[in-house]
Amino acid sequence: MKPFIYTAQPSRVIFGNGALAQLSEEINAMGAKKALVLSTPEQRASAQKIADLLGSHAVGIFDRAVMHVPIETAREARAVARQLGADCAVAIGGGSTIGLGKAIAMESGLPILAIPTTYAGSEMTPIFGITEAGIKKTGRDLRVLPRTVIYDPELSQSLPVGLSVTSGINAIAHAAEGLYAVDGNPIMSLMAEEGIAAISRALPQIRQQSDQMAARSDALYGAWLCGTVLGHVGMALHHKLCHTLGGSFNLPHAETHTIVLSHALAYNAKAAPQAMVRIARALQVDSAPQGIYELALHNGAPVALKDIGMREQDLDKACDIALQNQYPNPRPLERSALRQLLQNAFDGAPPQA
Ligand SMILES: NC(=O)c1ccc[n+]([C@@H]2O[C@H](COP(=O)([O-])OP(=O)(O)OC[C@H]3O[C@@H](n4cnc5c(N)ncnc54)[C@H](O)[C@@H]3O)[C@@H](O)[C@H]2O)c1
Ligand SMILES: O=C(O)CCC(=O)CC(=O)O
Repeated sequence: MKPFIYTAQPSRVIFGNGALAQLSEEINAMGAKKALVLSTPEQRASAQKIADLLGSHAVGIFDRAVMHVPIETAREARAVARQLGADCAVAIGGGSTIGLGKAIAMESGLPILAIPTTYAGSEMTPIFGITEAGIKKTGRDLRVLPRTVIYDPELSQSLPVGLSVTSGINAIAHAAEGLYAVDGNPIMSLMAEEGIAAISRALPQIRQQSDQMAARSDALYGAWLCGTVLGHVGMALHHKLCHTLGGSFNLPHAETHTIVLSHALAYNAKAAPQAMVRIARALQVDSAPQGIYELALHNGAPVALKDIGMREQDLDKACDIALQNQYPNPRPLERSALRQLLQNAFDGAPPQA
């Protein structure tokens, strides 16, 4: 076995159907008494439910979370937290809402209790992202790692099927890149393989019947594992491409991950053969890149960047940006191969090694 370093990150996870009932107990355990509840506008009703559960321990609701945490929204939410004297943030929703909680925590150190309702995985990471003047900056800071996470599969039943599939593949992407991470370790690899297996078996069942609790539970369990991998080890080419396409071309987050992943894996396949074996084993297929492509295709997810708002004339620029400030990657980045990768992803072609 190769030498490795593993640093565990402190977060408390409560998992199970009906786990939300433990919310007040968990807020008490954090020593908090004045929670600011965060959500997107679309999930205002869920935020209200959280505030009702907390009773006098909720001091307000901020329901303006949006994707990629614009600095203006972060400033507004920070000001509301200060004015209300909040001593913790409760974020109910996906990566956008949890990201807003992180923006508050970064400045104030307020602890976050996260209640994830998608599979994006932000709740398990010390990664923050803030967008200022059209540029998204990300970084790692343990102050933003949610102190407590309540995973209640019942809350993900309302996640539309399309977003469930793309969000699930977004989670798989964390695990897949974790398997060839430059700072990977055997514990994260175990979690990565188990996470990919749990999500890939859940997605077809969710597509068939979106409120199937066993599948929702499997998917959320997989999201926890994959998010943990994202939080502990560095990501590579796939995440760099998605950050480029999302940050500079405003493409939707989960869909972009879904389309790019098979191509990024094909690019890295020869340089990371052990990772490919483990991804394929988890997916129960022969080829990891093809298996991811088919997981998306057979579950109704988009497979072409041209179908989610990318313009063909921007592919050269995307390639240039992706070559700047490179993330460590098993295979060195070669411009012509990367440009071809982007073309294949744009066209929706099957992945090519
Ligand atoms: N920092 C990190 O570690 C990290 C990790 C992953 C993603 N992210 C960030 O998170 C954002 C994307 O997060 P996301 O993909 O979870 O999407 P999201 O949080 O933007 O949610 C997408 C939409 O789905 C709605 N929604 C969420 N859960 C729902 C449910 N159960 N039922 C009905 N509607 C629901 C939301 O209100 C929103 O309208 C991006 O900005 C991405 O960069 C950060
Ligand atoms: O955009 C961020 O906040 C970082 C997200 C990240 O690295 C995971 C992802 O792209 O899904």
